[in-house]
Amino acid sequence: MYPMIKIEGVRHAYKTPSGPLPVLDGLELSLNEGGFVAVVGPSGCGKSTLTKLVSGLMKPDEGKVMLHGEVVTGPRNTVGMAFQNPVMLEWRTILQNVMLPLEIVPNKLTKAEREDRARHLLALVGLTGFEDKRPSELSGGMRQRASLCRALVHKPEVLILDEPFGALDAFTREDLWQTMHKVKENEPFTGILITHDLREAIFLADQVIVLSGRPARTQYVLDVPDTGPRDLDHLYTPEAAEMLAVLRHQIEIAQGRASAEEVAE
Ligand SMILES: Nc1ncnc2c1ncn2[C@@H]1O[C@H](COP(=O)(O)OP(=O)(O)OP(=O)(O)O)[C@@H](O)[C@H]1O
Repeated sequence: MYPMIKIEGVRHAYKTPSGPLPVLDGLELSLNEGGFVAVVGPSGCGKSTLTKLVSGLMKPDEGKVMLHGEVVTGPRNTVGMAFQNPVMLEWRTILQNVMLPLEIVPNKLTKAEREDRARHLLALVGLTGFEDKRPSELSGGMRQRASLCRALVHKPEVLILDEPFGALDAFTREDLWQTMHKVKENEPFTGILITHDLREAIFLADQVIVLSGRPARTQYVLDVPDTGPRDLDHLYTPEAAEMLAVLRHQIEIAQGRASAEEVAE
């Protein structure tokens, strides 16, 4: 069986007026269906570029990006995306914003079925009663919940989350982490999460990939043990502290502030 996402030997440089800017240099990733990987690394190392390659918005100079064994050659509507600043259409209600992908991606649902699906997702993230509000009437955390629903409404094969909780306060962020677990239980997806938050990475993902500094390669892979349902208290266990320490060291290496030998000591 093919992995859901497979990235092999990907190299990419942006063309800039001052010459090529190498961004990815030997990226490897393999993720089975239902897996959830978090990608961390120094600022500007190429994390968002990776998401553009997976969604087919860009093609790599070298190497392959495959979904279910099929090489990605162009934009895919089987990928759902949510970003740090969700762009919502102010002239549409929250329900209408969530239904938007179903108007774009071909599907056989009737209008009533589309609406049911959107309402079901909004209920799952705790937004029942806000369906008819406009985006500006919602808090940042609520907009992010709605954006998650919009990213999932067409049942994408892959969900890409590019720092979706980065702009939220700590309490709202932790609330949303718990919502994410609930969503994944009810609406299974294969996910890539880009984040700067190591606690978020180990709380949500089952694998954390550390990218090196630019041009990025896969520097380190941490498997987060499956210990059953996770709650926030998990983040304060000795096992979590150890994982966070390992990841912090790896980030320091990626930033050029520690050597691999120092870490091995
Ligand atoms: N279209 C583009 N043309 C030229 N350079 C680009 C382009 N897009 C991104 N870059 C540059 O490529 C590098 C990697 O960008 P990318 O957005 O993938 O990094 P990132 O790891 O997601 O960054 P951050 O952690 O700050 O969000 C950066 O130096 C960025 O300035």
